[in-house]
Amino acid sequence: MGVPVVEAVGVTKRFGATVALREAGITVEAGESHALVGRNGAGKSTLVSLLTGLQQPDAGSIRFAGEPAPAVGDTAAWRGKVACVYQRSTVVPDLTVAENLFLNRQSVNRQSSNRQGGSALRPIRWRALRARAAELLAEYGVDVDPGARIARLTVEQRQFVEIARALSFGARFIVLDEPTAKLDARGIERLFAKLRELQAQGVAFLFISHHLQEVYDLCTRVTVFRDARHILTAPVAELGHDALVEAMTGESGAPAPAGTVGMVRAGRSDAGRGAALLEVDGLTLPGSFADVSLTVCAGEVVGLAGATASGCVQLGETVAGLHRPRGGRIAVGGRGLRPGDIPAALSAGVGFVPEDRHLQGLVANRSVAENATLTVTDQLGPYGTVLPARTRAFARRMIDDLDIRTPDAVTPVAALSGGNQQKVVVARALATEPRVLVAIRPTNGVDVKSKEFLLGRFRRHADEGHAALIVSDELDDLRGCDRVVAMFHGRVAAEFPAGWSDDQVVAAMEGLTTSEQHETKERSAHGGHD
Ligand SMILES: Nc1ncnc2c1ncn2[C@@H]1O[C@H](COP(=O)(O)OP(=O)(O)OP(=O)(O)O)[C@@H](O)[C@H]1O
Repeated sequence: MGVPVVEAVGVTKRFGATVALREAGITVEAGESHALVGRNGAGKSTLVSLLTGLQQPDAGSIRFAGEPAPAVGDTAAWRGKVACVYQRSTVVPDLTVAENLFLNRQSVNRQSSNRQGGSALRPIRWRALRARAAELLAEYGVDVDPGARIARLTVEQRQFVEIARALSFGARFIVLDEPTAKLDARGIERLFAKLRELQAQGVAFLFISHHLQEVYDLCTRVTVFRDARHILTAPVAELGHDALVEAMTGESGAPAPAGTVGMVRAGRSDAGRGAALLEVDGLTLPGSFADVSLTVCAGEVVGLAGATASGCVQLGETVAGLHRPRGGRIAVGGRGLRPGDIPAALSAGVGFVPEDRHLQGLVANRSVAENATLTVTDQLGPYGTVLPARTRAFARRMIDDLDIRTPDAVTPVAALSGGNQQKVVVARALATEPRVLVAIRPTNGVDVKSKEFLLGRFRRHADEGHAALIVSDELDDLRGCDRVVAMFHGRVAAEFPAGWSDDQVVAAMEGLTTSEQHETKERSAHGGHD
């Protein structure tokens, strides 16, 4: 192998009393897709912040192609070495693709697009800018209109624009931090195809994901971090799933592999179901879904599956009062719910885990305790007061209950790792002991072990006599459900009792089957799964 594109050696990083990285390191070769995995809080994002020049290590060294890393703050120099595509956009949503591609490059007349420069006073020539953007996108095979506003692009298109932007600055090393979190199955396929193509051209990737199957599908080598330390680096082909999970957790006896085909749950029989706690009847939200009906009973965990355009996320949000439907009815515990009213949904007993914890979930500079108890302030003191001691005690119970890794209850949530922030959002939704929990992609960013834990927690919630609706396109989230309702293009496409196979649910999410077809299949394959 030649000189690595990036090499971090003996890197240590502390945040106050927390040691986020302890003499850790990684080496990525040209044209390699290198996975970085580890449990929530293992130090992955911290390494990324050091490799992208956002923060400086307390000790250790970072080199790019054998050269020492640029000084922290020399943005232009870092841009030529590395870029990171985050789950959240780093491009400006109100600007066009072309404007974003050339942001901070004042002139497009210059020969080299790799350097920032030119006179700041030189007027921007829009037509030239758009033409140059079209050229650049074509160079990297990105099929996006340069005149389109970023806000109108899909997550996938936005990521392609960010990758093209990074490459145009000369970077040949790109960090992808959970890039598939907001993509559906087809989006992931297209992203991986593009990454493989770029990899063949010598571009190297550091790929961070909690979906271990993706690591096997895309990457050549994998590095495992645990508790701030480097544990191992190995070719993925030489490390089986159990060994990988064992390295991540430090425990032998790994959980069942994610993506296990045919894994089934016994399922709750109709006879064992309690009263209907959530009833959705003929619900319509123009542009998202139409005439959707479904019921979730006490004691049940129901999965609502669908790809990005299926409307399933909007349906969950409508139940939680985020959208006002045009027609139909929602009832909780037999009582009609006032549409489009978040406080009304909350007081009727709907607990909600939103899709985006950053936008809808957390107050970043407030403590874990304050965030986790936002929904239950009425229980924290007399006459509308909030007693800090009671807040902390309540929060401590939730921290234990959901296994949230935090130094203490008063730590700001911004100081928690992404997966642990997600657990705070779930804790907050469960704090009210809601009759109906609506959770949208609730295991987003959560590590394999914690995923099992959260899903088990939802089951316990149902077992305590409540109902849960899990909105997700991830089969791992759906496997433990009593029933799965699949949506396609705004309508219910099929419903599956426990015992479904991955292929059936995936086909229904892709619009390849209808309920009738499914029932026919069920009849012909009667007894095949139970
Ligand atoms: N700005 C910060 N202030 C204080 N502590 C921090 C800060 N950033 C990270 N930490 C701590 O450093 C440790 C490592 O966090 P990091 O975000 O790197 O984990 P991670 O492996 O990326 O986790 P996840 O999979 O949940 O995203 C955690 O204990 C976290 O709480």
